[in-house]
Amino acid sequence: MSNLTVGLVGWRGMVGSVLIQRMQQEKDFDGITPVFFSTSNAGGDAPSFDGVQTSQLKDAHDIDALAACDVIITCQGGDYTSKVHQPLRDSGWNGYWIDAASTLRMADDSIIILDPVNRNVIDSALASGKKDFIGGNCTVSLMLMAIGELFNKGWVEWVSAMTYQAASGSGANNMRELIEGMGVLRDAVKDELADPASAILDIDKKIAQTQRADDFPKQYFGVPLAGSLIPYIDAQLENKQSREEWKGGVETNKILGNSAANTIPIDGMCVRIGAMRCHAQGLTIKLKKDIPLEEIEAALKNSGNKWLDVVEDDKEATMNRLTPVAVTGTLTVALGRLRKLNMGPEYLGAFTVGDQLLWGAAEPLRRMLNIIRKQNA
Ligand SMILES: NC(=O)C1=CN([C@@H]2O[C@H](COP(=O)(O)OP(=O)(O)OC[C@H]3O[C@@H](n4cnc5c(N)ncnc54)[C@H](OP(=O)(O)O)[C@@H]3O)[C@@H](O)[C@H]2O)C=CC1
Ligand SMILES: N[C@@H](CC(=O)OP(=O)(O)O)C(=O)O
Repeated sequence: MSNLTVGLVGWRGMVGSVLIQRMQQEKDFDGITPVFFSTSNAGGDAPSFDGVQTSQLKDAHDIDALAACDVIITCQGGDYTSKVHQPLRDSGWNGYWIDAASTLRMADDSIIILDPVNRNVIDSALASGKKDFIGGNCTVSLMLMAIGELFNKGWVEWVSAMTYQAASGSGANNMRELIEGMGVLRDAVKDELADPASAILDIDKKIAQTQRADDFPKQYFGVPLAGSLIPYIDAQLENKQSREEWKGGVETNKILGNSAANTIPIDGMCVRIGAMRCHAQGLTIKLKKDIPLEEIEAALKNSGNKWLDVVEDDKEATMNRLTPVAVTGTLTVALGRLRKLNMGPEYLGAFTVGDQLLWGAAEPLRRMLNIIRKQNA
């Protein structure tokens, strides 16, 4: 098998569009035969660009059409996966399923993919005939792209992650709502802002009134995000963790291939903030022993992770390189504020920022396709 037929589902959504952009940039379409699917416009025109011929969109619910693909990459979301994956497998299809949605992540037969961190887990899964490869939760993938080497060294006893998650994690409409809200706030006090003599407490009062007004944009987030934050992401679980917080523990351990006996406790609070597409995380890392900071920094810098920017713990460097504005739209994962905390020499503080649509969603998928391609070459 040299020229794989690759079905693309969800390619026009937000994650899918980033995926297609990255595939074009990296010339991933050379040497594959792409087949574009749609849940809403079967028969319409599929996208065409350099090296990809015009074609018609196929129906993303047509099991026979899907089964004609060697590989399917879907960014269509969990509902689609729930509807289609099992019937497709039941039809006898034995191709590779690469998925951005969380639905299958914790299934026994699936592997969570983040190859710069768990290439060994992926390779042994391929060798044992596994076929379902699922992208991890964005927060988890970005945390591991930052501090994966500390886990690989076996230095980590537990991690607490306090997150600052961008609007994009909730979807395109939520990003629009955030910007809309920012505009509404600005417009509400534009006269006062233009007058340097106006009282800041009057501006503040008007802003709070505007945020609390019934017509403030909050259709998608449920409550105002602009000028505020939301300390809850995803569903509430019975143990009072949010589902996003639960994923931090279970997915990290699965990605690392840790057995139940070697599970590393990971927990924290996941918080939505008004950033566009970069998730940030403040980490407290309990080390198994006192490892000198210089040794930790050297290990991170020499880990072979070419996307990791280890930012020196210096105010200017931090402000210039360790923010969503600095990182957004790039594959760089910035890691800084590395210092031993006052709790003791085994307690390491760190702060990390990464683009949740790139390493957090699209990038592991296209890299998995290339791993499969090379294996089948
Ligand atoms: N957002 C994120 O940060 C992350 C998302 N994921 C996963 O990826 C899935 C997809 O997320 P996301 O890309 O945000 O979802 P989108 O809502 O942007 O896209 C999903 C699908 O919606 C349909 N759609 C309907 N209207 C439009 C429109 N106006 N523009 C584009 N597409 C439209 C498209 O299907 P069609 O062309 O068939 O009509 C598209 O493939 C999520 O459900 C999640 O499982 C994973 C990690 C991170
Ligand atoms: N829940 C993430 C985005 C996401 O889609 O996560 P998952 O792929 O685990 O459902 C966020 O809101 O930032």
